[in-house]
Amino acid sequence: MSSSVLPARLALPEPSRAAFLLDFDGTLVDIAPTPEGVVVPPGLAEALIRLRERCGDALAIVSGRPIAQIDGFLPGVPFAVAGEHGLAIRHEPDGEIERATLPPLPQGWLDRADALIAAHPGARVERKHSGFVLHYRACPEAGGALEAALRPLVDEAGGAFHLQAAKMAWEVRVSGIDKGSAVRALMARAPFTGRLPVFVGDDITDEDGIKEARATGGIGLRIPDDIPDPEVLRRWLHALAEGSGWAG
Ligand SMILES: O=P(O)(O)OC[C@H]1O[C@H](O[C@H]2O[C@H](CO)[C@@H](O)[C@H](O)[C@H]2O)[C@H](O)[C@@H](O)[C@@H]1O
Repeated sequence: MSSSVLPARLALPEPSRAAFLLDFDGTLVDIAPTPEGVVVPPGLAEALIRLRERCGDALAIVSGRPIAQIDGFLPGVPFAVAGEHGLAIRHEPDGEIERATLPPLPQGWLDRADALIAAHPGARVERKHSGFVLHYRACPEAGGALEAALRPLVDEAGGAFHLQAAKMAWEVRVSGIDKGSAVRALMARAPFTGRLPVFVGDDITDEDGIKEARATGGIGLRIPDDIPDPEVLRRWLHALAEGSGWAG
């Protein structure tokens, strides 16, 4: 698929009506061997800033990562950021980070996570405010065993937490808040409100954001179903930032 096919098929709202809500890993940037090994390609930040300007600031990143990490990779780029799948939201640059009230992680779960990665060399734990991720990209054969160990743990917690399949990772997450609720929260405030969301993601966690965007008359796109890969998405975003590829 060429980069020109993608926008031609879409009834993209004009810039004054569009709000871009973009996932980070596997969407804006290519997947890397480790979470900190991600490379932001040259020119991406500048293109996103130009796109944000063209859309009256209505550009947000909606990520599973903590907001601080998005700030590290894309400093000063998005107007708003939702982190940790919507558990933390900053609605404007330099604004306060709003955090949902979260249940404490049950005692012993982090020790269990440490024991699991010790038992599976190459696996690693990524701690988040409200849960953790077990990454097994360096030991793919451990994926099944990690799931088998984690699932009973979250099942015993009575629904407060759930196990999320991610890319070569299992994430223990708080239930009830997701990228769909993040899209709703972002779209309820200026400069997003009154616009149509254009959400782009690549992973299972992005399905909530995609559904929410579509349900509210916007556009939800998933890599690779709708866009082959992050490189094609970046080319499209560059074109939109420069003013080409818009409908009409
Ligand atoms: O919602 P996203 O912005 O797409 O973040 C999803 C998760 O991304 C990171 O993990 C994934 O990307 C890593 C870097 O490419 C990769 O090494 C790992 O295997 C992937 O699972 C991040 O570490 C997680 O916290 C995010 O939830």
